[in-house]
Amino acid sequence: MTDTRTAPPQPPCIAFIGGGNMASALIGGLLGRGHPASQIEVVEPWDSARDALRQRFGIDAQAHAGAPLARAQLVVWAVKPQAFQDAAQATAAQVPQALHLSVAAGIPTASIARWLGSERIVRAMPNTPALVGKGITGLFAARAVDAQGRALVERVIATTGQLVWVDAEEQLDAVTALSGSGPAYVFLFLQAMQQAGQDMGLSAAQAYQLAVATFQGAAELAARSDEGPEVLRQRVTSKGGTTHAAITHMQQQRIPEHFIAAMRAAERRARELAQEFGATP
Ligand SMILES: NC(=O)c1ccc[n+]([C@@H]2O[C@H](COP(=O)([O-])OP(=O)(O)OC[C@H]3O[C@@H](n4cnc5c(N)ncnc54)[C@H](O)[C@@H]3O)[C@@H](O)[C@H]2O)c1
Ligand code: PRO
Repeated sequence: MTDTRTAPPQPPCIAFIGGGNMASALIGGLLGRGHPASQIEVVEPWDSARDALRQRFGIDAQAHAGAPLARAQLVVWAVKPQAFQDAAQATAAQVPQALHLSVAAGIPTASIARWLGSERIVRAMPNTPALVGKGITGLFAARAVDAQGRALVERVIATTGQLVWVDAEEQLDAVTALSGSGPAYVFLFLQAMQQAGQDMGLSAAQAYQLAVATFQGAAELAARSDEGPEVLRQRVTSKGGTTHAAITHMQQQRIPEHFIAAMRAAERRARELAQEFGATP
């Protein structure tokens, strides 16, 4: 009797160029969803970072781009913007057929296409809550990327949380300023709330627990509510009460306006990164 069973299709091989924070978040997400470690390649020049990948994920990263990359269907560029061009030039010849996914802030698809000699590029702007599966990523696909390519990228990114496609590449600078850098704004607020709590007589641990749970709870309430933040805020704000005192002070100090200006500075910096590290031939 002949065996008519066929082996299930092998998941695609995904190569990571750079094995730091963002690569680790994605690799952790992929492995957690059952993607086999044998279908992941990593290029990471630092010994200590390679050791960390081996210990954490059982993955043997390569120090240099080499022949094993040829089997990659997707190459994830997870290097700092300033390292991208050199990394691309060292790697391009090994991955002529692959789809490319860049998480580097600011570097435009036009520069990446020039460095790699391929137009099949998706840019992503993730954020660090990806490390705990609670990230959100903005995505932009160049015209040469087909539906199958988008679906592959979605499968990878969805392991780290939510995703949002944008239609215009410039919108990724706004995503960077909002959700890419956003966790840092939240951590700054957490520090300030913890400090205020301590100043008012709580222990550091108590104040931090109260602050973190308040962010978690308020964010969850906003996510589940049909009402917008203005209404949710009013519900907390009794007439003549404590919240009113705090919000009035913040408005008098023009904190919302300053906050918006700070985010515009992040957006400007994303554009500058494109000039500084993406403009070279
Ligand atoms: N950390 C964030 O919050 C965040 C959010 C969104 C996007 N990003 C983007 O993700 C990218 C990576 O950031 P990260 O926080 O993971 O940085 P990271 O420093 O943790 O990781 C980058 C890794 O790239 C390696 N590397 C350097 N040169 C290389 C080369 N030529 N070839 C291969 N690997 C090389 C480094 O050794 C390092 O381990 C950046 O471009 C950043 O803009 C970061
Ligand atoms: N971290 C990167 C930066 O600060 C990009 C968004 C978050 O440039």
